[in-house]
Amino acid sequence: MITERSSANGRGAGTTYRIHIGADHSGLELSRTLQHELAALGFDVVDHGPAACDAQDDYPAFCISAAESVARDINDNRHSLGIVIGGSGNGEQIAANKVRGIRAALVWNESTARVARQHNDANVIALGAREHTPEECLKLAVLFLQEPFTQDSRHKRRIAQIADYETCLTPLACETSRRDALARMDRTGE
Ligand SMILES: O=C[C@H](O)[C@H](O)[C@H](O)COP(=O)(O)O
Repeated sequence: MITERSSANGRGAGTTYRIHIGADHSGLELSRTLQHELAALGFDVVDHGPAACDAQDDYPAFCISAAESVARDINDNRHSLGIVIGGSGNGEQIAANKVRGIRAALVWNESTARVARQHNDANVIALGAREHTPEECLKLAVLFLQEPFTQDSRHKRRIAQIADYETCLTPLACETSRRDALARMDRTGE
């Protein structure tokens, strides 16, 4: 079973990760494969659709549903991450990033899978089912899910600036936040 302890993410121990997965028609087969494999690895997998393949379906609702559930879980202090899947992963990432509190990263190789957690503390990844084999995608997903955030202050500072902008929606607020963060670091030596 993959737990917080075994995933070594430093945010506690003994809690099974919940993984919310959403896709569209082009990602559905991969979504089903990942759901099966990740459940076998011990993750608590929640499917956000689609339920069946419809070549005319649209990715936003499925991806936003998955991302909203990740955000809700995180607000409830539940350990939760998300995977959104489409042909390229691009639109899916864009849709997920519209949800407040979500940091969705497009993952396309092993390095971007790891760094999405290390530097960005990403809570959702987007995968392009038309860009990789299912085996590659499983590897990328597991790398992401098991990688810890470094907790480095420079990364926390940048993530906080994004969160501030998300809350205030003004570049000025973002700049103010940056200055405040730098001043705070000067004071505390962080
Ligand atoms: O960014 C969007 C995704 O890659 C979609 O999965 C893709 O656009 C779907 O393409 P189509 O409707 O041609 O199957």
